[in-house]
Order: sequence, then C-alpha cells, then structure tokens
Amino acid sequence: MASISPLKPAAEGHARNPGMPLDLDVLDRIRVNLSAVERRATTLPGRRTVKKEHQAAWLLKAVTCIDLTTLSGDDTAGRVKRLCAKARQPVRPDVLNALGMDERKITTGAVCVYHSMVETAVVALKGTNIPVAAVSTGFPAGLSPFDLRVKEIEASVSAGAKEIDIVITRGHVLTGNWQALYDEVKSFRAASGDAHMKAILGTGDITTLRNVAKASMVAMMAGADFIKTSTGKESVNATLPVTLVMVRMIREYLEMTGYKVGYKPAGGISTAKDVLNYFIMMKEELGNDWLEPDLFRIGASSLLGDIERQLEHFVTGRYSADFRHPMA
Ligand SMILES: O=C[C@H](O)COP(=O)(O)O
Repeated sequence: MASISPLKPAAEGHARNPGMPLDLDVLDRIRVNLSAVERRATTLPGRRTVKKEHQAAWLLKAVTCIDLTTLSGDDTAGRVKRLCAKARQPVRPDVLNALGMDERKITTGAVCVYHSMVETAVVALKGTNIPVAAVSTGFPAGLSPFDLRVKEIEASVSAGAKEIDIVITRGHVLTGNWQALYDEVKSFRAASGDAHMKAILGTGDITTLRNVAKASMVAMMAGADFIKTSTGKESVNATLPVTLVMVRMIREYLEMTGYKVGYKPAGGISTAKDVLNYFIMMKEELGNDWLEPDLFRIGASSLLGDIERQLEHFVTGRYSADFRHPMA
C-alpha cells in the first residue's frame, strides 16, 4: 500500500505585518529585468522533479493552502454549504486512509466567498478552524464609492469573516499615484481590524511587471498581510513570472522590515502540475515558511478536484473520472 512521509508541522506563528510609512525612494529604486524574470520562471519548475510519495505529500500540503473559492453571480446558499462540506473533508477518507494520513485533520486553508455568503459559510464551518475569507471592496473591479468599500469590509468582519480579500484601485497604479494606493490599502487594513487582509493587485490589469513590483511594495508598506495576484476575473490571472516578481518583493520587504508577508496566486490554477510549480517557486525563492497556509494560499475554484484525482492515482494506480470529485 502506498504511504507517504508525514507532513511537516505548521510553521511557528509570525508577527503580523504592521506596515510602514510610504517610502517613495524605495519605489524609485525598483527595477525589473523582464527577460531575466521570464527565463527564471521558465526554467525554475524543471529544476526540481517531485515524484511519487514526495509529490503526494506536496499535494496534500497544497490542499491545506487552498482558499476554496466560489465567486459567481449564480452562487446560492446551497452551493456555499456544499463547498464548505468539501473544505472540511477535501480528500476522500479512503484515499487519506490509503496514504496513512487519516489521523491528520486535513482541511483547506479557507473558504472564499462574496460578502453576502459570509454568514452561510460561517455557520457551515462551525466547529472547524477553517476561516471564511470575504472578497470585499466592490470585488472584482473595486470601483464602488470608497466609503461603501470600507463599510463592506466592516460588514464582512461583523458577519464573521476572519480574512478579507480587498481589491486595489488599478487606476492608482496606472497613473503612478502611489500615495493614493497607500492611503486606500491602509484604510482597508484599518477596517479589517483583526481579520487578516489580502491585497489583490489585479496583475493582469496593471500592464507591466514593474507596476506589479511597485504595487506589491506599496500594499505591504500599507500593512497587507498577503499580496494576491488576481480576482480570477481579469483576462490574465496568476502566472509564474508575476509570482517571481511578487515573491521577490516579499523578500525585499522582509529584508527591509523583518516582517513576513504571505503570497496568494489566484485565478486559473486548476491542475496539480500547476500548483507544484508554484510550490517549487515558493520553496526556491522564499523557503519552507512559505509552504504553509499562514504564508501561502492558492485561490482556486477547481484545483482540488485534480489534486484528488492525482492522489487517487497515487494510491490505486488508476485515474478516476472528474465526476467522482465534485466541488459544490
Ligand atoms: O480568488 C480566487 C479566484 O477567483 C479563483 O479563480 P478560478 O475560478 O480561476 O480558480
């Protein structure tokens, strides 16, 4: 019977990023070498092959880092409840048993929903430690009036969201108005209170990797707990080159301040192979602390099904049909 080595226990907790004053000199010094980034992003996944029991262990770890997401206009309470049931038991018990992992309480990292579904999700996840993440601030465009966006965060926190995924005003980046971006994110962080805040940059909208780097840095200076690539609604969502730029900014911010900021790629990550590439990049660029759910999340609506299929293949040698791994 296949079995896998135990997962490493969760990393020691780290201090929450308090932010720092906006430092425009730091931004001015940011340069991004496009061809070097593309080269590294292309070659990095091939530098490690993760096979068999190591792959199964990494995939189980990936499950614990998923923000299991539904963000559709046709979301219903029923769909959200089914998603929460999946978050509680993301891998079938027989597969876990065959992996020798049934003693471990494997759950997803969070469930991510619109504000109107927060209460439903909180009730459905009662008795677990799975946080509910709300996409607040006029997701996905983030262009509703500023005071309404702040109120939406407050309402999501009152409804029980423990994590808030905010969207930045991409126009502030496109016009180089870093002060406005900093003030906006800082206000959102204040409204989030004890809830951890992920800042969605909408990287597909902000056109250059230099903008991605600068927006990442400003969001961290303004106190973001995580920086996140995308809403999943842009025409281009998470990519490895964007990831490389963002994680290098996380490293630079750590060197500058001593604070660890988390990273969340989101949108279009739907296969086990994709997610392993992200894990390799996190490990190579930031180290093992960023392989844990307190510093790494993957925003995804359909990834879990493929991971389950791969795990089942690992234990049985056969692939099952997609319908055997329903999401919601
Ligand atoms: O934040 C999460 C994304 O909206 C999920 O995107 P996806 O549906 O492409 O997996």
